[in-house]
Amino acid sequence: MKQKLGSQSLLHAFEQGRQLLVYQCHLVKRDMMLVDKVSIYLFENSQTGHVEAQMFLEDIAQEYLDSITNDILYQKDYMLLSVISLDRKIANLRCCRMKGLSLEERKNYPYEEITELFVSRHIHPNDQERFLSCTDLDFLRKTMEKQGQFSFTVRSIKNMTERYTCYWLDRSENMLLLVADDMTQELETDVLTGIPNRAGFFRHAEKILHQKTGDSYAILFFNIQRFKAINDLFGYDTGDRILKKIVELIQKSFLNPLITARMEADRFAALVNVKYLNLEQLTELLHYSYRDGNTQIELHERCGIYYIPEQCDLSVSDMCDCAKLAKNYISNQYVRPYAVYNEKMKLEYEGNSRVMINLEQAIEKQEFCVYYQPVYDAKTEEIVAAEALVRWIPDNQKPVLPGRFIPVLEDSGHITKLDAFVNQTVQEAIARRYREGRKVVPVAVNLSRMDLMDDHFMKRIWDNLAEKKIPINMFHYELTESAYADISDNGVRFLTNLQKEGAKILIDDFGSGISSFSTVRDYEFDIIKLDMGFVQRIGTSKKTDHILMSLIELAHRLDMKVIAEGVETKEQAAFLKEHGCDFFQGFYYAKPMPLKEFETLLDQ
Ligand SMILES: Nc1nc2c(ncn2[C@@H]2O[C@H](COP(=O)(O)OP(=O)(O)OP(=O)(O)O)[C@@H](O)[C@H]2O)c(=O)[nH]1
Repeated sequence: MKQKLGSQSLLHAFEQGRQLLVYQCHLVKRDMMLVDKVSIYLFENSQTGHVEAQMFLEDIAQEYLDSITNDILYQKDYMLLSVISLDRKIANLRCCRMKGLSLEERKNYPYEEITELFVSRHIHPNDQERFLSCTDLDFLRKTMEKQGQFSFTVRSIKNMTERYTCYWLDRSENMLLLVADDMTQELETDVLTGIPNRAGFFRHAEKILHQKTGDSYAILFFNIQRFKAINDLFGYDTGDRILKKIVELIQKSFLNPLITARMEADRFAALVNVKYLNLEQLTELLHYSYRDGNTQIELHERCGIYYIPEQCDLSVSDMCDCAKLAKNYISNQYVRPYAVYNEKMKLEYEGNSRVMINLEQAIEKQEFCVYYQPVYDAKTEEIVAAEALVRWIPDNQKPVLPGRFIPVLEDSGHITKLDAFVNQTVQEAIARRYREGRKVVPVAVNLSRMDLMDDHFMKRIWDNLAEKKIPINMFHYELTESAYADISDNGVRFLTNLQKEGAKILIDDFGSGISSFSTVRDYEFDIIKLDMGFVQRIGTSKKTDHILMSLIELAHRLDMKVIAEGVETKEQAAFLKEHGCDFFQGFYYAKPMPLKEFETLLDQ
């Protein structure tokens, strides 16, 4: 500074034609930092012919601090800085870098006017009401008095998430500082892996697909198998490291993903250019031996693929759902750990969803009905029992096979409602015939594992029994061995009490599972139903025939009767009869039929 004010340099400047020199000078006086603006006017004294200088000092400390503060705030990428006077209801804009809002900085605006302007030009229609209520001055005053600081987030018309935060600037003057920053990046990033999360994926992918480059793209949806078990066995930290490793593997792979995102927990999505999608290499990518110290963990992933058609109206979110749906169709993850989405999957899924959503309605509208398949005595060939089988015939549509909707209802836990309906329908039918003095036979109702976890359901069955509207021996209940897999004490007690009262318990599909023998060892049954797989192989090999004979003998030794299911031919019936099977059920004798037909048969 001294140098600049020296006579030599001033003369030099004058000779260069400059008449006004302006400098900024920092001074410290009595611990006060002063910033002065130094203005020097240079002119020639007409009387003496000397070059003279006049110096003016102006204190610009406030202005200087303002600009520095602004610089710092700008660096933090604030989009808006405004000083608000709650009492005067004005907003003074210090900075506003929001698209579509050309507002003057350092200008006072009537508060309500400016919030209205924001709402109409900048805030997403869905969030406008929230913006107005959060910026209402009375609300702000109350909230700030209570909390001292207040933040809220809203979306802009460009779908960016913005956070608005109020601080006290001067509490005694009721002045607030309002700042807004763009939270989009933060909210669209997965904290653990640093890659986009679901929201980030959707936005970035929409943007890429919108560009219409002429290339073909696909969305891949990945899921690590048994990740819960990995967490349980090796701990969450290891789990976290595995998640990061999987991201790295996908990102650095032959797939060259345009975006990789963590959708939730152990599920990832990637948008890839189809030219890089090699299914053989994909199979390799989906298996990885992860080393953590001395431990080696075999990681298996499944992957659903959705090839995006050229003309596609689906949102990226829907496309991800398609890829995810395809993933659920992988039948053997070790041989082919990926599946490509097709329309059939969608139709099936919609069918399944329809059952779940419309279950109650469907029961009410009598779309579900109970069919009866008679069971015949092997010796007398008379109908001695039946099995209740549910059928679903949606409004004006083809019947849906039980295999399509029962597993869905089992998975979702809704099967209990359907079982309750079947049970009640059967009881009513038997009770009616019983009252009318007509022949009645026991009709077995299927129970699923979910039923044995539902105290309310079990109580209903128990109450039915106690009402004694039909003889106790008419109550037959069928269970598969899987129902016993994680049966509760309550469930076991319920079945034992049913048996004590005189109801019969049947084990279904006997011999088809891996724990049939331990199930009959550990629990009591009255009747076993031989799996139709055995019956249909009768005569095809000695081995099967011997197994069948042994199963019948075993059942008798354990005081159980045997029903052979799936009897379709005369030869099968003859073989079973010869080897002591007690009862037959199958197409050879009768198919499942509506109640009316079944009653006609019974009445004959
Ligand atoms: N380590 C770790 N685990 C997480 C995180 N987020 C979710 N999880 C766990 O991820 C697991 C996901 O469970 P599931 O969806 O049942 O997955 P899974 O065990 O792989 O089941 P399948 O896919 O059917 O084989 C749960 O145990 C979550 O607690 C995370 O950030 N870190």
